[in-house]
Amino acid sequence: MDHVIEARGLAKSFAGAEAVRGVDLTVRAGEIVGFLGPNGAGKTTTLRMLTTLLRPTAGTATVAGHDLIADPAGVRRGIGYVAQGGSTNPSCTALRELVLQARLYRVPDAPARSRDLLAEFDLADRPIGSMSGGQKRRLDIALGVVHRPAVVFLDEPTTGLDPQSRSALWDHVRRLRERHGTTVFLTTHYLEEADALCDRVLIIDQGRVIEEGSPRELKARLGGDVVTIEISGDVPHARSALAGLAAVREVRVTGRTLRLTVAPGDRILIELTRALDAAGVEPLSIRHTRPTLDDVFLALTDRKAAAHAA
Ligand SMILES: Nc1ncnc2c1ncn2[C@@H]1O[C@H](COP(=O)(O)OP(=O)(O)OP(=O)(O)O)[C@@H](O)[C@H]1O
Repeated sequence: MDHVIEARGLAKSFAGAEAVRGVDLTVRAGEIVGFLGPNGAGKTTTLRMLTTLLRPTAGTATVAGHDLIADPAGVRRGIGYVAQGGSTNPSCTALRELVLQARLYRVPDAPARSRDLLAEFDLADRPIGSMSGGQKRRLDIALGVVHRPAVVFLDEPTTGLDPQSRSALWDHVRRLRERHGTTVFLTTHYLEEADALCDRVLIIDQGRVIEEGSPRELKARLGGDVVTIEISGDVPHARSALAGLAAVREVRVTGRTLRLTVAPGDRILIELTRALDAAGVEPLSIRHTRPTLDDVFLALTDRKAAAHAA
C-alpha cells in the first residue's frame, strides 16, 4: 500500500456552519505528516473524520486500505488514535492498562506485547496517577499502537509538556517509524514541533488546506534566506556587485546596511564574500538568517486575512 491516507473533498458542517470545507490530502506509507492551523481551523474535526469518530457531510477517504464510509470497522482495525489529553485511568497501572487494551484488540499474547511496549516507551509499571506528564503521553501513544496499526493519529501530542519531555516524545515518534514503518499523522500548534518531526506539513485555515510541503520547502517558498551585510565603503557599488549574482533575488538598502533575499544554500556566504572582495568592498559584518516555520505560518495566515478584508 503506497498511500495510507487518501481523502478527497472531506467536509463537515455543524448546524449549517462549515467547520471543514473540502479537504484533499494524501499521506504515503511511513511519512510523518503534521497538520497545522490556528485555533478553530478544523484540525480536530478532520482528524475525527479520518478516524471514523465523525461522519463527513461530504467527501470520500481511504484510510489504512479501507473505505471510511463503507468500512469504518476496517479503518478502525488499521489505525491508532491518540486523543488530546488521553483517556487513561489514574488508579490503574501502566501494564494493566496496556494488557486491557491489547485484549480489546485481540492481540495474541497480550502480556508479552504489553511488556515490550513498556520497554519500547521507557516506562515503568507504575500507577498512571503517579506518572509525569511526559510519561503519561508516552503511555497514551503505546496504547494507541498496541495492535500495530499502519497509521497512528496523534491529536496535539505534546501540548502542555516541557521542552525536554517534548523532545523525548519526538524521539519515540521517530522510532515508531524507524522500527515499525508506522505512518504518523499529527496535529500541532507548535511550529517548532512540525519543523523537528515532520517530513511534510499541511497548513489548514478556516476549514481549507492553504499550503503544503516539507518544512524546508515551505520556508524556501517564503522567498528564501536573508543575508544582512553592513559595509563601510561605497554602498551603491556594493549593491551593484551583489545584485547581479544568480542567487540574489532582492537587495534592499537602509543606510549602510544591505538586506539581501537569497536562494537557500550552504555556499551563499562564500559567494557573497568573494563578490564583495572582487569589487574591493570590505564588509563590517555579515549575518545569515533562515526563515522559521513561524514566519511561513504568519505570512500565510496574514495573507489570508488580508484577502478576506479586501
Ligand atoms: N461538535 C461541534 N459542534 C459545533 N461546532 C463545532 C463542533 N466541533 C467543532 N466545531 C467548530 O468547528 C470549527 C473547527 O473546530 P476544530 O476543533 O476542528 O478546530 P481545531 O483546528 O482543531 O482547533 P483547536 O486548535 O482550537 O483545537 C470551529 O469553529 C469549532 O467551533
